[in-house]
Amino acid sequence: MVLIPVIGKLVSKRVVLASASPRRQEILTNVGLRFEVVPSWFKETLEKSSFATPYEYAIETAKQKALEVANRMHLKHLRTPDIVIGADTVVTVEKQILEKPVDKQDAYEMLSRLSGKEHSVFTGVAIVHCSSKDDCLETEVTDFYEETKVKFAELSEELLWEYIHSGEPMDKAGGYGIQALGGMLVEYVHGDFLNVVGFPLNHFCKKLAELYYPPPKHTIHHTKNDSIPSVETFENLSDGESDSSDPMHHKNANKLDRSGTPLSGAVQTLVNSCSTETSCMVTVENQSGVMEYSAKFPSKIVELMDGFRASKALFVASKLKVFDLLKDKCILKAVVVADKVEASVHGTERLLDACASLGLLDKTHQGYSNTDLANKYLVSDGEYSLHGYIIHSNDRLWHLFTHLEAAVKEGTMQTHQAFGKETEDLFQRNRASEEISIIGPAVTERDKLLSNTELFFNLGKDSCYHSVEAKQRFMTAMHSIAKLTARDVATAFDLSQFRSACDLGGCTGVLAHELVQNYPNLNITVFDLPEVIANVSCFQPSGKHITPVTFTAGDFFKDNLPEADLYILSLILHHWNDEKIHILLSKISAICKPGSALLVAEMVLDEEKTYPPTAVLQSLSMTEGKQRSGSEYKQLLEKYGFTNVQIKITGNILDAILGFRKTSAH
Ligand SMILES: Cc1cn([C@@H]2O[C@H](COP(=O)(O)OP(=O)(O)OP(=O)(O)O)[C@@H](O)[C@H]2O)c(=O)[nH]c1=O
Repeated sequence: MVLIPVIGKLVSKRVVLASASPRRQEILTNVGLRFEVVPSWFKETLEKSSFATPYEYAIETAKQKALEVANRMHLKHLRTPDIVIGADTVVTVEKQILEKPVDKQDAYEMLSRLSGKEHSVFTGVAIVHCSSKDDCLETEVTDFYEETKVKFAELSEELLWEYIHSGEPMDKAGGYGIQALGGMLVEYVHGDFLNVVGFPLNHFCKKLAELYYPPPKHTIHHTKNDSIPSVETFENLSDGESDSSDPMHHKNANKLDRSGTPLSGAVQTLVNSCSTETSCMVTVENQSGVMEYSAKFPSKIVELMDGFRASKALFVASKLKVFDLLKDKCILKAVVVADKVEASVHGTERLLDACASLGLLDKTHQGYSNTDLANKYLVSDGEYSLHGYIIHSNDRLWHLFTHLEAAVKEGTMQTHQAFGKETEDLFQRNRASEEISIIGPAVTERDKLLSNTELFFNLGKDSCYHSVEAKQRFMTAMHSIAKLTARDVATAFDLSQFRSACDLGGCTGVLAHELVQNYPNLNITVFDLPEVIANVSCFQPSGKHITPVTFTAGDFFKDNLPEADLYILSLILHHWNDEKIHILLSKISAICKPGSALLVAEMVLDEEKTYPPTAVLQSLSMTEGKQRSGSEYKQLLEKYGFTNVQIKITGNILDAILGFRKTSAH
């Protein structure tokens, strides 16, 4: 049951809370909202004096927090959320804005100012609706604020310091937490209590109601201005009327026709009355008297039907290195591209047009050029290039997925059907452990390239990966995904307490290098199969200031693991069956000293296991392992003696899970 219908409206949407505040997370979780948490990196440094009122400052900060996350998720991780929520709470007393204290003395000064007086708590909230058009992020911001008045009792010096030493003030605006010990300091509260805690829930629901249920004119008089609309108020609005209940659809409803003329009100009414799930055809006359066909497609389905064509266009353009040709602002005509990639002019032109329609290329009368997206992610030697993974998707996953029907019927991976003769286990382990310290790049023969981390990519057992070329391709694919995810995994938690770490199956060491960047005192070892370790040199970053990472060869199922305070399993657990996981986690658990920890990086499913799609779709490969939800990862780690398990949904492809080894053996 959803008490407030607007919360139900958000169920099908990808909602992100751009806040690290555990209180905000709790308030929204408690009312059944499903969302991801992606803390904002926006620094709260806006010039306070440039705002006429404290609430304008709080609103602007909330907006900047949310927009930073929306942009980051869109740009960096290729996953645009539907809604990003940002909030900022400030305390104001005697025209001064108080935020979180920087230290105990600061907390003392804040609390002394609040002692015996009434002050205001303002929370600014921004609800950012996002959409992606031609790979550009479009946002629509709705913001509001709430004020609550709080009166403090007179605080004695002793009470004040006792409270400060409790540690509670430090991460809270004004230096107190009304929901905990700080509640004892309060004489009265006028207004929304949750607003003081960090999130004005009631006002938020009203705002959503305004956005999602704009009342039909004849019902306006039923709705009291200051109440959350009840279900009855909107009994005539079914969920099917999604166009009228979705703010972004409202925005799109003010569409232009193909000649750029706004559609007339009557036309818009007709267009809006079509559900997204039914298709209808409307014949109308626009303002210039031209007959227009405004067809309402089940666009989601059409997009899915075309999905395979779009993927293949991207794969082929990448394989032909079209994006490499067009890098560095190069503009070429189709005929020149055709010549350089040794393809037909006719075919190349169609491929380039397809790429332009997909937002990968720009087309002008001068020719074709890369979009920013292509320059960043599709040029093969770019820092964040996905070229390696795209080629792997084309050469490997594409074939596997053509056998999806059989895979579903049989419940098994279709490697044999896709690639022919199945061969012996490719994961032949060379037991000999050797240690190599790698400082600068060096090119070595890239042979026998296999990794503990092949899992993400459904490498499995088959002959295709016996070829040197295929192994190189695979390692490049792994490397490119690691480049994209390492920063968010490395910074998901504060790992500064650890002195040594071991990345089990850490492949080319991208995550290890990222960790050293963030924690210069961390000694980190990458532990992977000898065939991998022998070939990591050419993937190492260059430059004077690169801190060395140690690479150790071995098999994590069979060999002794290097000693460390922190063990890392990135993209490992989801691949293996329960038996293998038992071997691995028992080993790690046994070697972990109390207080040491295990960091897992995986795609964490929501509890219904329908989100994120990348993880859910990947499960269709039918590997022997499985994707898990947050509670399943928590249970798994707890089973092997890890406690205080925390999960961070990063907004990137990989999420992070951290568990600490219990003091006593399990
Ligand atoms: C007055 C009061 C505040 N808070 C917390 O103070 C932080 C405000 O800081 P913020 O900058 O708005 O948020 P943040 O914690 O830095 O998170 P983020 O949204 O990531 O900026 C939020 O946590 C609030 O709950 C309480 O928990 N109880 C109270 O009684």
